[in-house]
Amino acid sequence: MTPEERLKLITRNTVEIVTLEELRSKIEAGEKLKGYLGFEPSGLFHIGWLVWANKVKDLVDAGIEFYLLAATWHAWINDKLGGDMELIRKAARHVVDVLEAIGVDKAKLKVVDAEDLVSDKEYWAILLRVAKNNTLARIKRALTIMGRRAEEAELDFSKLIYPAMQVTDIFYLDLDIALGGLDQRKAHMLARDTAEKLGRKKPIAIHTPLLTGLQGIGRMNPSMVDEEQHAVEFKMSKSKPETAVFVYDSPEDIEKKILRAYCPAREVKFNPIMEINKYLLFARPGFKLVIERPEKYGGTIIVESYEELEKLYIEGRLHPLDLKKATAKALIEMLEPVRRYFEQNREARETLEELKKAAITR
Ligand SMILES: Nc1ncnc2c1ncn2[C@@H]1O[C@H](COP(=O)(O)OP(=O)(O)OP(=O)(O)O)[C@@H](O)[C@H]1O
Ligand SMILES: N[C@@H](Cc1ccc(O)cc1)C(=O)O
Repeated sequence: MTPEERLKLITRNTVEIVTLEELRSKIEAGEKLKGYLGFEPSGLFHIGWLVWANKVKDLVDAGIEFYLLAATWHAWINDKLGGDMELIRKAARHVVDVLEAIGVDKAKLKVVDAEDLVSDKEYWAILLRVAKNNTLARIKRALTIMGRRAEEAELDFSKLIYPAMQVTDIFYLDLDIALGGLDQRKAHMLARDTAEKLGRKKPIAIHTPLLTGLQGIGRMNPSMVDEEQHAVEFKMSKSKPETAVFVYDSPEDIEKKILRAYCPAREVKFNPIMEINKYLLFARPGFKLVIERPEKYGGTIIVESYEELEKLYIEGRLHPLDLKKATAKALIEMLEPVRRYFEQNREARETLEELKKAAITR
């Protein structure tokens, strides 16, 4: 791959790179780069997570040495899975299974557990230096990276340590690239600013878009919803299963969920069905959306690009129900390999069943 091709692969389907110039210069200089993504292993894998999972695949394919951090202690701080560490570890293994199911080369992923980091005393020395160089106000503002508002740390001091841990993870692993959804920006900016103060490597942040939950934004006016409110209240989230399509949902469930989803006519902003098309379906080169309609409603059409779909929808030339039916069909097809993977892998299936049970009983 030429440097230009690598850069194209790394940057496609992202919403923000901080900064592109830094990335370009490292790629052009042929530097060996280390990247990571951290996730809270806390349950089932929804299609919002596929947005970053596809990016992990791109980065691995572009030759980035890639770390996947199972943020087990972070999930524990964030009250996930009732604080049951055994289950949290299982949830971490499950994420690796899904990545394998979508075609990420497992041999090229370096999976690390937060446990491995915190058991080294050097980790805590870095954490104290991070804390020493930041104000309480800045740390509080960063709490949205764990899907919480600042007030939520009032009764639980460990929550205030979380943002400093996330920054410490980046320094401890000595990373060049930090990948995450857009809601992780505050952690990455904190890491970049703190890196300057501590004379450490300043990570390049790569952000992927956040998929809105199936419930949409209700009666809110889309232009009144800011990024932060979207990240905390409206994004698809495994803590709110009714907002999510899970990657191993049956075709019937996928169809039912999509048909029930929020999908206002002519509106594309925060419309989860349009976003599924933009961030997942059309994100794959060569994808075409086949919309089957009776002749009296305009007949079958084949949409070749997301831009074309958006134009049709905004102009009212595509009815939400037709869009939903076509999207459900395409999504069912896209997720077929994942369903097959779980059918064929007993161990992966058993872990999944256990997590499903835990999700229901908690
Ligand atoms: N709806 C979404 N669309 C795209 N990316 C997402 C979405 N939700 C979370 N992410 C990304 O997934 C990674 C892990 O996030 P996180 O563990 O907070 O997921 P979550 O589903 O919101 O979980 P929880 O419901 O437990 O808070 C982060 O990089 C985050 O930006
Ligand atoms: N804050 C991330 C999880 C995470 C934890 C630690 C990290 O180093 C990175 C990411 C989330 O909620 O999804």
